[in-house]
Amino acid sequence: MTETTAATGPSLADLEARATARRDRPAYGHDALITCDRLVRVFATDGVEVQALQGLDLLVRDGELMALVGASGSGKSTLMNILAGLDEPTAGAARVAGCDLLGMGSKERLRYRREVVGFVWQQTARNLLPYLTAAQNVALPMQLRGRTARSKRAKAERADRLLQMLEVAECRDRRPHQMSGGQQQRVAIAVALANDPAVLLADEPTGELDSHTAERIFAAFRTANEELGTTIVIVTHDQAVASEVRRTVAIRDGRTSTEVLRRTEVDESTGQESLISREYAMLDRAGRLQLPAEYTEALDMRDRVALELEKDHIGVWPDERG
Ligand SMILES: Nc1ncnc2c1ncn2[C@@H]1O[C@H](COP(=O)(O)OP(=O)(O)OP(=O)(O)O)[C@@H](O)[C@H]1O
Repeated sequence: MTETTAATGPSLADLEARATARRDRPAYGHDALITCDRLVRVFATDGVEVQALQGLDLLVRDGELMALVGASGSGKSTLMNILAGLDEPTAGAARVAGCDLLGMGSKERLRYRREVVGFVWQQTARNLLPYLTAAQNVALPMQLRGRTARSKRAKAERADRLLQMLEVAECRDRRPHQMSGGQQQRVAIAVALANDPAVLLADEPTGELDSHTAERIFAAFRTANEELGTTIVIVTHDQAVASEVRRTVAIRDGRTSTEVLRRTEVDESTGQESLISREYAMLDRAGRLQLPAEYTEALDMRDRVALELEKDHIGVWPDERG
């Protein structure tokens, strides 16, 4: 790295200009639908503290369909429970569709859960009421919402349309025990979409299903995303599901660590489509970057590295003095 010495400090005018630029800079995540800003969640049980989230940053744009992956205990469910409005972070900020998840009162929280987010859980039984038919299960959130102009008939029609869109129209008058696990999950997606939420959250929605059924559930999420424009975040262990989406974010030790983006490229000469996927490391706002362990271990990098700024990249070198 080049060594520099500061001969003269910045002038007062420079400092003022810098302060103005900082003040006028848009806030972190100002144009995102979901913003998690240094989220921390600490659980304390029997005097032992567990830091489930350790300053997690995540931005999700309107209309995205993305997957969250990570080892068991990395903090995925903790994050989903916060985004679902079921739990509160210990510190940090979380906003979804303009709602501040930290400052909500109980009434606001209830409205948030009914109107702004929809969720689908892994356990099929948790998603549906056993004594209601599929159509009644889908109509229920609309009835609970109350104060809308939708008539009873309009609600029933919307329920039918959603069941049709998710290819479970034949289950309309069946109760959950008369449906397969896959059908139950597709009805659950219809229930979650009933009030046209801005965001649909799904925690391991295919966890209890075989791979063929899981594929169909995933197709149902894609339909919801494409036809209704709903932003969807799916937590999954299923590599097949994770590789179907354009963006997969990995969580490690309560923080977002890497991200894989996929795009389709068309070869101009042959017209053949190919899927290009690339893995990125997260760079936080303080400029911190986590290098993959396999990279640092391969070059025996520890404690300290040397950096070099090049025209189009930054070089990272082992500390030769070390
Ligand atoms: N209510 C709780 N009380 C105490 N500790 C908790 C609680 N909920 C989660 N934890 C702990 O927080 C950490 C993160 O848990 P979390 O359930 O978010 O992980 P996960 O990534 O969803 O795991 P899995 O894939 O196994 O569901 C774990 O160490 C877990 O034991």
